[in-house]
Amino acid sequence: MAAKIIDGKAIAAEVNEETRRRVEALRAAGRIPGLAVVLVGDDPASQVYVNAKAKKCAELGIHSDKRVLPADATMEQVLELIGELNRDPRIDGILVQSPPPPQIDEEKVIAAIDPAKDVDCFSERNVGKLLIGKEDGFRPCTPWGVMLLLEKSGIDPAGKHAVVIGRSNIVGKPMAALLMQKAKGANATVTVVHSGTPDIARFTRDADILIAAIGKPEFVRGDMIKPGAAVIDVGINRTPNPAGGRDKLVGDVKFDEAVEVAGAVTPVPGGVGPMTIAVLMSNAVTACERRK
Ligand SMILES: NC(=O)C1=CN([C@@H]2O[C@H](COP(=O)(O)OP(=O)(O)OC[C@H]3O[C@@H](n4cnc5c(N)ncnc54)[C@H](OP(=O)(O)O)[C@@H]3O)[C@@H](O)[C@H]2O)C=CC1
Ligand SMILES: Nc1nc(=O)c2c([nH]1)NC[C@@H]1CN(c3ccc(C(=O)N[C@@H](CCC(=O)O)C(=O)O)cc3)C=[N+]21
Repeated sequence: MAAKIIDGKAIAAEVNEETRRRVEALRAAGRIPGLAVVLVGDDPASQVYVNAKAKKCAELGIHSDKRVLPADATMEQVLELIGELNRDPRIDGILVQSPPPPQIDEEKVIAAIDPAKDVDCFSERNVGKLLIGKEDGFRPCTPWGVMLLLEKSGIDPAGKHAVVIGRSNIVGKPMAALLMQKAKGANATVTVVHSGTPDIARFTRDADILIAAIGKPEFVRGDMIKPGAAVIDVGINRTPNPAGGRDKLVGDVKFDEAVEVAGAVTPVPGGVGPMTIAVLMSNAVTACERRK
């Protein structure tokens, strides 16, 4: 029995279509939503994401402003740029690609972003709102993208046991917060496991919904999955292509094995990745709508 493969690209296209309509309405009223993406350094993987975001902006009619600072940029330079973007009326959303080089204090940079422009939902204020369940902040891009994948695949977390592997501020923690929310489309019982958890499989085998966000290629094997479970693979790991050429992308889940056991599974690429960008675009438009 093979699992249903959740098509993240198709679901992201639906979300993007809705976003495109919202952009049209804003443009008809003389407003153009604008997103600034800040990249410090020249990490090739980060460049790929940043370019993908700029391309999607262009497709949807969002003004995009890509700002690249050298790998040896100082904190002063980064904060100066953030200040400029905070004041720029053409810019509704600001994203600083993570992780920055070591001399850059990411926490301080995030704190400098105007919370009304924090479309990543990384700032203390917006993370706080998320935890409280207030909806006037922003939706964390990757975790909200996962919630949409579940909803649009007909998987209701209510009353289910959801297990999140990983506790990062970007993915694991906000993911757990959303799944446990007392709200329609959520209301799961949530377990979070991480590098301090002995015998992770003991928990994952009981998961009706399993979210893998650890950054370890093919960490989740078939025997760690409950038969029929929904398995969402957030991981993006680049591995050298044995045939040469472009690096291969693999997730945190061993896909071939998961497909045999799970009820539904997301592929990498074409799963969570496109949803992250779709939610980011939607957040940028939301920021613009609020500023009207
Ligand atoms: N598809 C998408 O849109 C996105 C994909 N990603 C991908 O998702 C993955 C996770 O990203 P991110 O959360 O930022 O990564 P981080 O490295 O920030 O966090 C990884 C988490 O996994 C835990 N962990 C690491 N190794 C193990 C292990 N062997 N067993 C149990 N837990 C472990 C860590 O534990 P501890 O806290 O103890 O260190 C940490 O909590 C990466 O592959 C990343 O590229 C990320 C963002 C968006
Ligand atoms: N401030 C900040 N915000 C982020 O949202 C953020 C970040 N920093 N740093 C890095 C992670 C990672 N991330 C991805 C986005 C899209 C894909 C994506 O579209 N992936 C495609 C494949 C892309 C490819 O081929 O390389 C897919 O999975 O189908 C992946 C990963 C956002 N992140």
